[in-house]
Amino acid sequence: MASEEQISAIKRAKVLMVGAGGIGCELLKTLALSGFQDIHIIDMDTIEVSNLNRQFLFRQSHVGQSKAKASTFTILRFRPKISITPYHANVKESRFNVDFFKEFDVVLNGLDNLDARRHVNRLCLAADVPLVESGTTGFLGQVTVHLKGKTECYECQPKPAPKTYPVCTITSTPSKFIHCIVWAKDLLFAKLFGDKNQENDLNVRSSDTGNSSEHSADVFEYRKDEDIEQYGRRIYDHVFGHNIEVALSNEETWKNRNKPRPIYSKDVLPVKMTEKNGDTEKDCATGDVSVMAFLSLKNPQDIWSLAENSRVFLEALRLFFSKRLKDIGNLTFDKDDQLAVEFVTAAANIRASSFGIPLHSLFEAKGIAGNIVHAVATTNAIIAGLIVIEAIKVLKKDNNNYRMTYCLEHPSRKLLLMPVEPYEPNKSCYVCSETPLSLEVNTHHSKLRDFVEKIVKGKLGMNFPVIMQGASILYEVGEDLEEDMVAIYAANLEKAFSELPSSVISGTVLTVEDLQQEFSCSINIKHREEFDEEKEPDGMVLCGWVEAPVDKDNNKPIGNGESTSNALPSEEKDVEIQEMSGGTETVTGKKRKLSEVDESKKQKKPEKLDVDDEDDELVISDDWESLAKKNRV
Ligand SMILES: Nc1ncnc2c1ncn2[C@@H]1O[C@H](COP(=O)(O)OP(=O)(O)OP(=O)(O)O)[C@@H](O)[C@H]1O
Ligand SMILES: [Zn+2]
Repeated sequence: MASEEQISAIKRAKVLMVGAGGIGCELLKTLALSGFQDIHIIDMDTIEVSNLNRQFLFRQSHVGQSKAKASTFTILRFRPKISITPYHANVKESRFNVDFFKEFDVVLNGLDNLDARRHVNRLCLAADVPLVESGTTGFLGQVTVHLKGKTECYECQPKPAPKTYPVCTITSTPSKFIHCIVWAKDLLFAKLFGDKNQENDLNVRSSDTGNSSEHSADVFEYRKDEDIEQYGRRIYDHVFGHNIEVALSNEETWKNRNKPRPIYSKDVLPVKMTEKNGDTEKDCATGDVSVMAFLSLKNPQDIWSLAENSRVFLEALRLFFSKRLKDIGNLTFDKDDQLAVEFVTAAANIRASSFGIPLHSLFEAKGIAGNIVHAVATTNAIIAGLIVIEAIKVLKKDNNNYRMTYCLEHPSRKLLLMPVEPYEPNKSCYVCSETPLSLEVNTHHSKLRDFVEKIVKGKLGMNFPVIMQGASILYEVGEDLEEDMVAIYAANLEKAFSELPSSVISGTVLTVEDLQQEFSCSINIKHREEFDEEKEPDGMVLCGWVEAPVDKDNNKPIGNGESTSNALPSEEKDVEIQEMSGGTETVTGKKRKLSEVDESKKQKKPEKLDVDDEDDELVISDDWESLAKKNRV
């Protein structure tokens, strides 16, 4: 039962929820049932059929509608008197600025990606609004309270980087099915259906053939004198036959490895598919285009033969060109795009077959390609409950009782939940302290553009960066810039560090600010001549972001890096950086103060977890005080 004090804190509160997906739906329901009266929701997505199994505020009839609006509508039907304000929008839009965040007593995250989480973290720090962060992955979950200067911020601990693979493993020497998936998804699919201007290592492979660069650039182009099946077979023979032959010619590579087998389409599918199948158009005229439906491959858990994979490959390519021509050039792999999944599964399997790697079903391939850990609705519900418990403590300013709580897959001592005291801010966090970072870079070769794209946007997660050396601005973005400044900044982007108007060399300190996030950090530049292409593909290395001392074995933080339904770091998920809409009209560059850390509150290690599997009786305790004491750090 809630106390009078809790009830009045709840009734007065204005809360912002970011994300109305797996956790968000549960959270909104729990907030409404707990008596919250003023809730704002930001979510940029629309509802998909695949959301319905766990996002219980949505029904079939909501598919295609805004998540923020549909969830509001459902809740208002049973709590008509409360105020819910939905925003069908990206939280990174400029209207959600520091002043917007300042309106709230607490912000509650139910997000699914690192980029948005970092953004909200910075706005909460700048606005000095408490943030309750959450994540789940299958049976695992985590809720954390972030309070400026009192507890660690979301970025105090480095998040595990998405797993990457050396380029040569992907392009030449795959040994696992995941390598084939990455090749099919990030190279072949991107090359055929994505942005033509993007760099792609398939180019490199093609030009290795010794052909003229003109020829290699043309290989993937659809020629006017061929029909779609001929085109598909040409691509097939090039990537699974010819390129493998070229790779085999480099004997050194195969001294200690099994040699791959070139595969040509005529050996696998001697008969032209259109001759065999007649007119295929009528079979897949409208609706969601799918090869499986057309080829009567019903069970996604079946493993297709090489011939079936080859048919799916050619047919998927044909359908992209005949039914989805307008998408070509703009596509990136999406696990919810059936045709894309079919193409990638087939391509990965044909490559796997060539390299003697076991083939996989579409269901498995989709899981690997889309980095799917199947969501568990009850974990989301538990986590949503914990978010509300922490939010209420925040509203009551119950500073000594905040808990970071883990939901465990293997209950420890019959306890499903493990609450621990939150960590204090990491004094070397570049976000909530003023610790400078350092960047090793070849100042003669690396361009400002690489720095902006790979480091400032890619690693530091900034949206509206300003890069300064002392008082001189080297680069900034914004709608209100004078034309001549835009031209100067565009020219600067193409210059190497040492060629910039105020030359950036070893020892230079750059200041990088994001005006929307009101976040700024200093970067010490250190010149380095050489970089290892495989290990340091950016050609620059950002350092100085020291991990705070956490007992890794006993208390492994869940990454929160990916999805509300996928909080653990997992292989090969690309962090999606959402496009911004709107301008920068709100912004002013203001520095935050150094966080004040309560030195008296020293951190200790959490108790070691014993996994007690013998007795599966579970206790979900609501005695938070005693639980917290048991696990107190
Ligand atoms: N930048 C952002 N701005 C607003 N909402 C966001 C942003 N990034 C993610 N979200 C929202 O966070 C929610 C996360 O929910 P969840 O992890 O359950 O993902 P989902 O897309 O619903 O499901 P799944 O990814 O498993 O198919 C989504 O509804 C998504 O739209
Ligand atoms: Zn921090």
